[in-house]
Amino acid sequence: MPKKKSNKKMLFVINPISGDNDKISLEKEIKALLKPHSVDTEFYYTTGKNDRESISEIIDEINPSTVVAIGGDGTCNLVAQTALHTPIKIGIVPLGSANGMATELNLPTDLEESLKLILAGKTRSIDVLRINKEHISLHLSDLGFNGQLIDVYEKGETRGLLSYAKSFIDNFGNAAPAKFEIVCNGKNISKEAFMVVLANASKFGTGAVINPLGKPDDGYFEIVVMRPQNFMHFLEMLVPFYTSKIHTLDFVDTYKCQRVKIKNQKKQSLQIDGEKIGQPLQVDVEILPRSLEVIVP
Ligand SMILES: Nc1ncnc2c1ncn2[C@@H]1O[C@H](COP(=O)(O)OP(=O)(O)OP(=O)(O)O)[C@@H](O)[C@H]1O
Repeated sequence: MPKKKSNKKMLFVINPISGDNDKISLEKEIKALLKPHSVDTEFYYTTGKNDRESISEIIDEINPSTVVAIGGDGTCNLVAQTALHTPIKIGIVPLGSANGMATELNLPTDLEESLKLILAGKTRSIDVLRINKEHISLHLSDLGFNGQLIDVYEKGETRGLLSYAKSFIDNFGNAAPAKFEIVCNGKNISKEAFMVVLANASKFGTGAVINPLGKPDDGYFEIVVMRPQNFMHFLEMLVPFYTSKIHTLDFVDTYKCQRVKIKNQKKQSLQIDGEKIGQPLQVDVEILPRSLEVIVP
């Protein structure tokens, strides 16, 4: 029989390898900062294998009111899988490489500030994307060039934004557009594109706004079809990325949807919230409106 839920029982899920930062003393620091608040704490360190099952087992056993993801977007996604459609509050301490979801939600990066916010416990119910029935996406996922980059980045020996930027420069020359057949809101769209973004959110962790129309709690997501055709187009994107105008460019198409089917004629790399998934020939996406409670400022 599950134990009664306590308001102050928190499970901290720590990814020891995320970002480029040392987390050795983190557990001690968290315990010290939370001591005056009499919070019951439990810690789980991810291994990269069967973490979802292990976290779900701990949740069943201790019934926490809050589960805190300490890591990057992959760790947030992992924790979200265990709390979808439940009243469990998700806290985020952004200690990943890009921290896209934390940037989207304006979360602090400092541990003490993060814990203050988590103790305050104010939540926002956000939408989540269900992809091919087996994955979820909270932030930004895509098919095409970025997925290829993440492939290369994950095979590298270092993490962090600098390593990602290096993968971009090394692979940019090999980027080629592919044909995508998209069915969005019952409409058929056929495009040659460099990448197709499935966007629940608006911006990458770097602050570059890929989807100015995006709000993670509006009951919709956007498909952003990027069709730059030459090097000048890439240069033309730089300023609009940082002035929230990317959707106004002729070679960027944005569609607001609740359900989408994408078929690629050639295999394209799919990445979900920064994690490489594979090269599916078809991607089905649907929105799960307001299915996750995330702690926000
Ligand atoms: N102990 C571990 N050893 C190796 N890999 C791990 C371990 N724990 C988690 N992982 C892997 O870490 C990845 C998730 O990392 P996460 O996204 O949180 O950080 P990041 O990639 O540095 O940040 P961001 O996604 O914000 O760029 C997953 O692929 C997961 O399998």
